Amino acid sequence: MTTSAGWRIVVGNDEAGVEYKQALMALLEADPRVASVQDVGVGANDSTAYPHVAVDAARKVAEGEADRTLLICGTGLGVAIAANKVPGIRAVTAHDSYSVERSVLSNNAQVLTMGQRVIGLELAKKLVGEWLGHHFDETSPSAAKVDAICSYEPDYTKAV
Ligand SMILES: O=C(CO)[C@H](O)COP(=O)(O)O
Repeated sequence: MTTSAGWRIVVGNDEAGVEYKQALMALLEADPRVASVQDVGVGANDSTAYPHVAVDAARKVAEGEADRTLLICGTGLGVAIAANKVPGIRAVTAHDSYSVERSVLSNNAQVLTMGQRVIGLELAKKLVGEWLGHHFDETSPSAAKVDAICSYEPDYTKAV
């Protein structure tokens, strides 16, 4: 959940996502709805495998250091799979407006992933802008379903 100060966002990528991560990070840094942007890498010519970056970034959300994470790899798929290994994290790959919206409103996903080899940069920018405007409603009918997802976590305790 963002505070009035804005979203604290972590960005990360593998070598297939360097250009988009840089462009989207610049967009986030210029957005008044964003309080901070933390880059966990990787830079150009760094071949660190995507699971390490994705888990590193997702842990920052799970540990309360950030609100959301944006991850870029070739397809967006591997970073989502890896981020979902972090307890408490709901990571989705979304390349269209409706899925981005529902990833927040239905799934309360904290992690959005995209594929640099899949989506055009301008569309990715537009979707990231939309993503910042979506907030999960804890009183919505979707909340119980998200809680049902969480109930499969090993250390689950019901929130209310
Ligand atoms: O897209 C990726 C993982 O989903 C990654 O950027 C490339 O992975 P690879 O095809 O295994 O090299």
